[in-house]
Amino acid sequence: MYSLTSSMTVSDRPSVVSSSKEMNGDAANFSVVGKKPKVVFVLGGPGSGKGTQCAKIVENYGFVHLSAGDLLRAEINSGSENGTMIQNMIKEGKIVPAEVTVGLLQKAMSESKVQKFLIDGFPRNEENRVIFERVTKIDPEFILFFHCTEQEMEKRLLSRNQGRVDDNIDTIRKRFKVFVDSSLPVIEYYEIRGKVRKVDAARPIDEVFDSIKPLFMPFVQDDLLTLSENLLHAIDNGDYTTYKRLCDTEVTSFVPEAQGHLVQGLDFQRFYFDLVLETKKLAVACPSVQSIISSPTVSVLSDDVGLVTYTRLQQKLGSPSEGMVVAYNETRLWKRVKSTEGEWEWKNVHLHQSKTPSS
Ligand SMILES: Nc1ncnc2c1ncn2[C@@H]1O[C@H](COP(=O)(O)OP(=O)(O)O)[C@@H](O)[C@H]1O
Ligand SMILES: Nc1ccn([C@@H]2O[C@H](COP(=O)(O)OP(=O)(O)O)[C@@H](O)[C@H]2O)c(=O)n1
Repeated sequence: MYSLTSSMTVSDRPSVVSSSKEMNGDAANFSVVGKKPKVVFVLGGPGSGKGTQCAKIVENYGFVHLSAGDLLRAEINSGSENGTMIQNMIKEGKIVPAEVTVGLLQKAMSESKVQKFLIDGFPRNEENRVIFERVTKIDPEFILFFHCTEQEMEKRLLSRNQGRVDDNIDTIRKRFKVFVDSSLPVIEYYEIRGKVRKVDAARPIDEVFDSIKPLFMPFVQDDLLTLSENLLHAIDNGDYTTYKRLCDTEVTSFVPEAQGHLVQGLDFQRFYFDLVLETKKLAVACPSVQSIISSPTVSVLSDDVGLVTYTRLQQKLGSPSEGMVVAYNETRLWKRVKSTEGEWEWKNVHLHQSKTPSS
């Protein structure tokens, strides 16, 4: 590991500031918090594989899975006053009144730190759609529609073996009819608005998943940009805990102050975080610093690697002259790794930084 030290012109170093953007230190770095909720509705006939694919999307893209059916079944098991009514509706394959389902969805969404939701099995009819829209004012990003033949869906449901009261041939047939009569019109509503992404769900599980991956690339790009912003805020705020969480322990960097040397590991940057702490203890005034990202591009190179390039405009109030801005061109390479808890996390593995010619 390098322990090169140099002048304080480093820009991957912390400075004391009060930043307006609060960061949540508890959330895993995969989970981007504090943003406007993003919703993808997942629709398709019973047994088309919605739940199966949702589990894969959650694992790979950090979404929160809200299955309307699961929430209703949990409501029955909780002994709520609506329990018997819901149980009877499900047994008959009928659609539960929207006030109940939307209420459960809204509660689950408000309790979640992560604001990217896959809402599975919803909206199942026009009433579901209208009430959700009215209550939440959320417009879905798109509708993921799993298309599959009834013959294939029936075969899958009869061998699902989850002990569900509605996975018997009579109720299955009723659910198919409800899907055609009530759910297809909702899909048509969104189709007219260009929101439906139709997937051939009759193929093997992994093939289906491969075909939906490209739909989630914009979310990955958005996450990588937000993580880069979070990293800069951590630096500006002298927040080493967040900085460390977002970086790989073996992160490499080419930064101007290392004078052409490749720096490896966190020790080099740690030095500056410690220095700021010292400065704070000595009650010496630190210049206020704030970085913003300008002209970003995000390239997702594979499932596990992404590249973010941007110009970082660093405002330094009070040092050396009021309102001075320094600009750096930065490239950050992000790699997705599994944590010891088995969760996917993006880590910054390389930084390339140079001062812009005008700085
Ligand atoms: N592409 C697939 N090929 C074969 N079986 C599948 C596929 N997708 C899901 N299954 C199986 O079919 C059953 C129904 O899938 P599930 O995801 O529960 O459907 P849904 O949520 O749409 O009702 C499950 O037992 C699941 O393991
Ligand atoms: N939006 C919803 C979703 C499910 N449900 C009820 O829950 C049942 C099971 O839905 P689900 O989404 O868990 O399962 P599948 O029918 O897709 O296999 C439905 O048949 C409805 O009775 C509902 O009333 N409203």
